Amino acid sequence: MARFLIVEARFYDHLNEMLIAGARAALEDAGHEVDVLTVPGALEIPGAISLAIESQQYAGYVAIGVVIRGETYHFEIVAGESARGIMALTMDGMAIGNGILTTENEQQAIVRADPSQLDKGGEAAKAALALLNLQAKFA
Ligand SMILES: Nc1c(NC[C@H](O)[C@H](O)[C@H](O)CO)[nH]c(=O)[nH]c1=O
Ligand SMILES: CC(=O)[C@@H](O)COP(=O)(O)O
Repeated sequence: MARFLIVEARFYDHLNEMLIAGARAALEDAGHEVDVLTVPGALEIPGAISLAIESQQYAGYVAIGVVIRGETYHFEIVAGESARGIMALTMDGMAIGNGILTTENEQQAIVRADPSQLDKGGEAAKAALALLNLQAKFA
């Protein structure tokens, strides 16, 4: 059993609830414990995970959030930079799954957040589990 941290950017409550449910189910079904930390937006997720890594309390992490395109270039920044920050941490050998949805509209997000549909939260959790297993394989 290991302890995982879900770091969620709480921008759309109903979508995050579904994503977290999927991620939590995947992790708990694998016998692990889960904490949840909430940050303002997706751009804060990589920094929050970096701080949590320093605490050495968690074996792995799942980033959860929803970025839906608006009228400006900000979508590209939020979507791209949150992914880039998470990837940088992953390339440092951290077990992190990226469950930040980046969609054109809410309907696309609903389909992907719903555990009974595309379950991207569960998918991200399983990615973190896979990386944790690789850490053990290559230790
Ligand atoms: N528009 C969305 C944001 N924007 C906020 C940023 O993530 C960040 O919190 C702000 O720029 C302050 O640093 N965040 C999301 O998670 N989803 C969005 O759709
Ligand atoms: C993804 C975003 O940043 C978006 O929610 C903001 O909308 P806008 O580009 O219309 O300010």
